[in-house]
Amino acid sequence: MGFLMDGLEAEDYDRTYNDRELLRRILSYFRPKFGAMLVVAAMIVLGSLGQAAVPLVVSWGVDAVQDGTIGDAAWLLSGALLLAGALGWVFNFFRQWFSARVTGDVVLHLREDAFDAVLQRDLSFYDETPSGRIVSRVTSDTDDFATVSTLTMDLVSQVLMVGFVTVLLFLRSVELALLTLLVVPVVMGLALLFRRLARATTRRAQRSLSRVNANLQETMGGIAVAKSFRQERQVHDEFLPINRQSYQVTLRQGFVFSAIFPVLFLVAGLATVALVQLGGTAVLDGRLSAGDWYLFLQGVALFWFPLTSIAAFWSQFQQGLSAAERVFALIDAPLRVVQTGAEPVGRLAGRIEFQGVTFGYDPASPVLRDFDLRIESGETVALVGHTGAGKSTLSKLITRFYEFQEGRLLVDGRDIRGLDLGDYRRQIGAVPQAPFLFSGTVADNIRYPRPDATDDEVRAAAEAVGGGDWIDALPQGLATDVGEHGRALSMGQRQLVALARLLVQDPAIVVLDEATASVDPLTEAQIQEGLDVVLADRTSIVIAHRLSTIEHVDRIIVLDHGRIVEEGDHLTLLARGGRYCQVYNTYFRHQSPHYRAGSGFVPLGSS
Ligand SMILES: Nc1ncnc2c1ncn2[C@@H]1O[C@H](COP(=O)(O)OP(=O)(O)OP(=O)(O)O)[C@@H](O)[C@H]1O
Repeated sequence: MGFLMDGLEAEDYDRTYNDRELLRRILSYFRPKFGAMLVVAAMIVLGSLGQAAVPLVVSWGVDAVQDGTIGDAAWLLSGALLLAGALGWVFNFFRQWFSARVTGDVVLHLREDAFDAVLQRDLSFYDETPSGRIVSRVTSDTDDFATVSTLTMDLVSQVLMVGFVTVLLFLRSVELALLTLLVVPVVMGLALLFRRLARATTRRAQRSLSRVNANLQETMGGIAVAKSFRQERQVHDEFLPINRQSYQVTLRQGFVFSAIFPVLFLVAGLATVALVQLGGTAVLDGRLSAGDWYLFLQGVALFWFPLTSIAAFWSQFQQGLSAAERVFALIDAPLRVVQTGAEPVGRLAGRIEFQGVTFGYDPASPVLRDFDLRIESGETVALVGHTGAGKSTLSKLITRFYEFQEGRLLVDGRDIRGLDLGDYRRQIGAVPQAPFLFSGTVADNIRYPRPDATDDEVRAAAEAVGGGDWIDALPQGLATDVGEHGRALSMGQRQLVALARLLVQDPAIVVLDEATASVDPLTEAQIQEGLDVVLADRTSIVIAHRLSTIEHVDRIIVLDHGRIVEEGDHLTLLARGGRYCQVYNTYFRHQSPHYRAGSGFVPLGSS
């Protein structure tokens, strides 16, 4: 059991809706389709009448044969049968057609809402939730929800049909009709019992599938790394238990679902036996006509099929409901980054102040405690420090990707929480270590922040970075296709595209995580020139990994365990021989053109 449940816990943002709330929510998606649903309802009523009419007409025929009055009526009855069957088919066709439209439209909107919700999430959400699980909610869960709507329409049609057949049976023999109905509570009781079980196993099956998706997604994302370290075996071994778990959970779900039908058919079979016995005796006694008896036996079949499928329907209905619940939980997941206002931002000067900021990814263990820092407008600041010191954390707070717990973060003297977030983010240019390029051409990617930028503006931005020589090295210049995630370009070229993209955006503040991957000296020089252009006249916070950067910035801030332990310019800090020197010796010294192994250590404690 332990293995079966591993990793199938709910996500943090999952919640349980009560049935009423869930229904209200689902109906809100169906309300705009009211007209089409009326057509479906009318078709359901007419179709069910048509279906119920067939055994009725046959029973008249049987009675007429028994009385010997069939004669010319045979043609009439055959015609009526044909008509009932044909009309039943036509009504059913329109019902299916319209209900497919309704379901399609509802799923379309639900999926759009889920996708919009995904786009709204804070970055913390993506850090915490494997992307495969999110994909699974937007795709397979919305599909499962679609089955609920199709099933609901089937259910309504079947309930109506049961209603018509019940009335018919009562009209023919109250005694036999009551006998038939006696079994209804037994079937319904079983169905309700089953409902609880089905919902739990279904939820587990959905979670296990999204676990498989998440694993696949991660494997695909990191396949190059896995291959280069020859870790295919390990990747395979990781996938096996997850896939097996999904198999086991689905098997268990299948077992639960398949258990219900034999039980229900057994109950139905017993009822039929009783009807054959009692009805047959009644016909022999002359209390019931042969036609009525036929109608009863047909009626039971017509009656039982919907009843058993209504019972089985609960399982799928539950599956759809828990899928809907999962999608709504995604849509309703509260944002962590919450603005207290939406003041228009305009062009920022770019002065940034952290005042007593406390922040922890887990609030119980803060990464920054009572943190103060002031960065002047137009200043270029390099953040350095050992891994885990808090450099990226600072940049995530400035970009407002994460919510801090205490203190204030001011931009141009204004509380960052009171600003219009969209406006603010337009003023921030964030460049990650490995710039992400979207499929399309180089020009498309440079134009990304401002789709209305003209070709000339795009070219000017590209040429401003590193003198533009890099464009000539691309096979089709700016029209070169970058491939998926920019794989057709070298790392250095991707960085140059990212810098040109930043120029098109023209932000007031740049937050740049320098690439650690080394590039050839020519590209390195082009990137350096590009940086000079891009960072000029903007406030820049650079998570520095290159010697040429730290040598030229206005101020270096040395971080350790979320605290500033030293600050100043490169030469002053080197001369001081303190914490900066440790960091320099570890990360930057070897980048010096004069570096030789074992040489060039800056002595510590010389101040
Ligand atoms: N998404 C996250 N969830 C939980 N903890 C995190 C998360 N990101 C970072 N941390 C933790 O916060 C601390 C600071 O991390 P941060 O990424 O800011 O360091 P850094 O100085 O940028 O390191 P590096 O140079 O390795 O990127 C570390 O202890 C890290 O483990």
